[in-house]
Amino acid sequence: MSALSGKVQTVLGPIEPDQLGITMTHEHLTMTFECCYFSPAPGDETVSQAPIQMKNLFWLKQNPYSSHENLLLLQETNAVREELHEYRKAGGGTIVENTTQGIARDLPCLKQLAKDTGVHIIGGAGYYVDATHSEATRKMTVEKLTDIIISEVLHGADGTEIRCGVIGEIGCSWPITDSEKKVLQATAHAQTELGCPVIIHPGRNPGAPAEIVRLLQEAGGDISKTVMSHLDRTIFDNGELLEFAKMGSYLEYDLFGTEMLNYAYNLEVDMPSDSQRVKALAFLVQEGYEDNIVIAHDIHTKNRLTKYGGHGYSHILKNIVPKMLRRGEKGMLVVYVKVSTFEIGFVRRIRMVLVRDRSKFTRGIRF
Ligand SMILES: CCC(=O)NCCS(=O)(=O)O
Repeated sequence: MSALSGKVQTVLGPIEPDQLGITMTHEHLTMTFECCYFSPAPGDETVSQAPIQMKNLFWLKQNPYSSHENLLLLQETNAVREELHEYRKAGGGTIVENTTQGIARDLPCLKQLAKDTGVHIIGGAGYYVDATHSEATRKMTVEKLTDIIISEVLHGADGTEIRCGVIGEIGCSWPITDSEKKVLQATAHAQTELGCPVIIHPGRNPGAPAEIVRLLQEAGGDISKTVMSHLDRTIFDNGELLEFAKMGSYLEYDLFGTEMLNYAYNLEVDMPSDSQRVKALAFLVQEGYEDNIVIAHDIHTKNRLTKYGGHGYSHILKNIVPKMLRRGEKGMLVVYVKVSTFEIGFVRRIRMVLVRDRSKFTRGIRF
């Protein structure tokens, strides 16, 4: 049995699961999203190139991917540090930092942030979407990719001794490319060896999550320890959602705080509001999937930081959970953010539990 079995591996070393506290399962603290720059609409070129300023904040909220400056979260470590202090004050304990190879993962920065703030930070192994794969990565065999992912968890990543505690976010486009398929196979093989969790970024098509789960299953992956991210912008039909939920992965609604009229990467998508996200979760709970739900903000651009008028890393704790609790008082649903059992480096059951029977839980949010 691995020495890590039953522990969670943070950037400062292994800890016991009961030390985690409230955990956001999908955030970024330092990264670049330049891979996904989206040209501005005609007429918006000037605002797109302007520095971030008050009068442009609404435009940025609607067009976050059309400003180069906005994509450079890695320039905001001081602001992120302040936010992590706030996150602790708001009751937060841990952040799973999903930045993988291709979007400027910076484990030394994560280690320093963990030391400075006391927030437990878990780093992510593996590769983001094909558009960020190097030629060398594209040429690698599945075996080589597997070895690299395993090494990032067991020995350290990016030339450091800082170890990742989860595999992901593993990036997939739609349709899934050949290079991404190899990375998915390697992910499943590494998971089999390590017993750790996997976090997936699916392409923007309702069929993408199920296709990815099938590929992972064929390669021997453990779907019960796999998180499917970004469901809030991917599956909209309740019937399709239930079909996917039956496959057994964690169901992640991780874009809390993101509200926009036109979602640049897929104009067919109506990005939900936070209220609609809460309703989607209530539906999943009603259908018996409360143990599979995980939530987060997936902050990956500057405009979502409080420094730029954004919601920050404490939005769920400060605004979303109280809303759910208020709805609970009206006889609807009560929400608890609850952390229970973990396995090596993973959050086997970091979960947000929505329960109907309020009498079972009298102290509000608790662990
Ligand atoms: C790196 C952060 C990330 O991939 N976030 C998801 C953005 S979106 O696909 O939901 O637009």
